[in-house]
Amino acid sequence: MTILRQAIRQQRRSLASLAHTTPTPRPLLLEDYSPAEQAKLPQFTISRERGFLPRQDPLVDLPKEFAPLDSLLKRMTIRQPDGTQGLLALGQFGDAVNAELKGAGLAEKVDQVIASGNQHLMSALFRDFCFSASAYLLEPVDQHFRATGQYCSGRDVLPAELAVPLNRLADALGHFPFMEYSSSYALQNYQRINKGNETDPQRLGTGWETDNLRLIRAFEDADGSEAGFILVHVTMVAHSGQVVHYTENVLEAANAGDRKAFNVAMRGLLSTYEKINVAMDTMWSWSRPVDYLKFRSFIFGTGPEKANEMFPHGVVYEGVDEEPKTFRGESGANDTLIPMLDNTTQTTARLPRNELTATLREFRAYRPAAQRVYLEALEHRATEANIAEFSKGNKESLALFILLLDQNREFRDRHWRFTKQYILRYTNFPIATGGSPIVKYLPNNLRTVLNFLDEAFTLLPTSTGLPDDLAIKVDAARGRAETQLRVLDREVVQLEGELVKGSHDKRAWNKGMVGSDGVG
Ligand code: HEM
Repeated sequence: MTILRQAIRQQRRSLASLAHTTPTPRPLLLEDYSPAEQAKLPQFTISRERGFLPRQDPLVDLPKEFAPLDSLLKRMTIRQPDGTQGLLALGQFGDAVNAELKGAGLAEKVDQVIASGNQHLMSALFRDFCFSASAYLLEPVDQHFRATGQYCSGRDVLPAELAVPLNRLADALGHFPFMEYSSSYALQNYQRINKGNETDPQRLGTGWETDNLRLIRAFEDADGSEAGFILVHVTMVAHSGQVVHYTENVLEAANAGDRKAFNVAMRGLLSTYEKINVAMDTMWSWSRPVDYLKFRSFIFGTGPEKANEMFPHGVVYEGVDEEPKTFRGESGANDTLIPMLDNTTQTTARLPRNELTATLREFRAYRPAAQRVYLEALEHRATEANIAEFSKGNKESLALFILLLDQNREFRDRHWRFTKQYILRYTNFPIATGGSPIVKYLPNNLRTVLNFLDEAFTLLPTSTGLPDDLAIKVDAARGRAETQLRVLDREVVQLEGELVKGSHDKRAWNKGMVGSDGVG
């Protein structure tokens, strides 16, 4: 068992045993281990420096034993670097897997890597088997979508050449055996071109601008909108070390009743989320809305069970299990920046008790183990420290708390605009890649934040007495939540109506097709 797995088990046990006592312990971070131990830890071990990014930049080149896999992944992208069409464009990827991976002995080679404990390579292999599995299962869906503008069923058997090594790596790393946001599609899939001087502390943490990043694997085009879509996420998550750092300081200061330190930490957290939102806004230029559906087919999941008609009977992992498996697809919903903010500001506790919130909870399982444990502990720790109540004890603290809620609003509001412009404008397929009901899930959460913000503002009727910089921001944010709530409710009614109108597509789907308005 790896050191981190032991630590996670230990931490889970102590979280459970401390359910009725306080305080919940802080989960261990990378820096709590000695350098010798760190080398054996999973890539996704959280630190104050790199936050939720892997502790090393992902491995780009696989060793030559994995050349057959590497070759397939390089040849598969729809648009090849030389302008020709790749295997996925021609609908030849599935056949190529069956022809080229048989007898390549990849499962045995993967076993050797796992036995060596080389975390860097195991993580790269997991990414690459995930890409191959999704390409294999979803190739027919994408082919059909390109031809008709409608989705169809995917392949429901994953051949042993992919299923067995993928499953073994997933077990060794503590992931589901399916493409995930952190461990494969986004955070394990970038190269930093100029890393600066990594031994100079002043230069650590540089080089995360989107134009300094390149993609390692892609489905559609490693240089176009797919790259922009992924790399903007990476640029945003590059701020997560600061999120962890300031969140820890916020908790520590609240527990110690140290108002001055609390306000300093809350300011740090606020300015970090402001930077994250600024980076998010660059999505519009890095990834064109009109291109999104050209790669989206491949990031769908095989679940949720029964609700995802692309895989009505799940997928059998040949050589692993005869029982079909289902997994939610790749989604930013598995990113940890917003759940961190939800937990720190105790917004999670305000989500309504309904199926949509149950989905949000389920999403929290689809991330590396260290992030699962950290998020769960944070929810307890912020409640025990009662960050919301502590913030009410001082006008500046309250203003900072409100402005953090406003950053959450800004993120979710922009995100809702993304969803309308990149997805709903082009398709009425009712579930998102993560498997949530698309016009219900995101508004459920945005509405909760808007209501909380609206309510919090009643405690701060004027900005008088606040430092000027905070007063300006508070005044700008005041009233915005109420207006956005009205607009959101109107939009949701309209969009739900449009989905009902499009329900003839649902009948088509029963024959093997789903609705879309014809983008291909
Ligand atoms: C073109 C850009 C984007 C589109 C079209 C998009 C689409 C979506 C959709 C449809 C969902 C619903 C969940 C599901 O997949 O079932 C979702 C959830 C989510 N996405 Fe994105 N996303 C985009 C960019 C981003 C970025 C840049 C981030 C940054 C980390 C992000 C983070 C999230 C989060 C945190 C959720 C869960 C939201 C919540 O709990 O309220 N997304 N996304």
